[in-house]
Amino acid sequence: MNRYQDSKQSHSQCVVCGDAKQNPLSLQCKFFADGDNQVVGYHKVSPQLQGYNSFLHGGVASALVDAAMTHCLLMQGIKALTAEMTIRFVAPIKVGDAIKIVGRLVIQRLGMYQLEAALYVDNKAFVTASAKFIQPKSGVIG
Ligand SMILES: CCCCCCCC(=O)SCCNC(=O)CCNC(=O)[C@H](O)C(C)(C)COP(=O)(O)OP(=O)(O)OC[C@H]1O[C@@H](n2cnc3c(N)ncnc32)[C@H](O)[C@@H]1OP(=O)(O)O
Repeated sequence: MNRYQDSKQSHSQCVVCGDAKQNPLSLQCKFFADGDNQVVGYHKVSPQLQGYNSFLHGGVASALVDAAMTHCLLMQGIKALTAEMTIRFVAPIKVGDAIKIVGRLVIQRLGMYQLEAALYVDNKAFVTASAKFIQPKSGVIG
């Protein structure tokens, strides 16, 4: 078992990427390594994820980019918490859109990590985000 698979226990009931058996409400997103410092995932927007009629809820979009950045760290064996996130909603994502989710590690220094992520529809960035992750001092993450 590699360190990424090993980390799965820490978020087995995750609302974004958890197993359906462990969390029936999970979006069941899967993320894959794309080079050393990047992950990609895919998700088709279902009507259950609406905010305004026919648009993806911004909070769900935020959860998707947050999860991509978290997986980017988990792939490197790093368990850290989102400390700060800035998000830009460039254009509305619609129900039925197929989203490509990309997360990328930009800088790491002394237990602090700067990451970026984006949601793409038809190769255009509809949501972009940057975030700071921090490894907690104590082992709060299971
Ligand atoms: C994929 C499956 C899982 C998906 C999960 C997705 C990720 C998540 O949702 S995580 C959940 C949401 N995030 C949280 O709950 C985090 C809550 N916050 C915390 O636990 C803490 O504030 C934590 C761990 C971020 C920092 O606490 P702690 O380690 O005690 O750090 P602290 O001593 O306060 O500060 C350390 C340094 O970080 C800096 N720092 C602390 N918080 C922040 C912040 N929010 N922004 C910027 N810098 C910060 C401090 O200024 C300090 O810097 P310096 O060393 O230069 O003085």
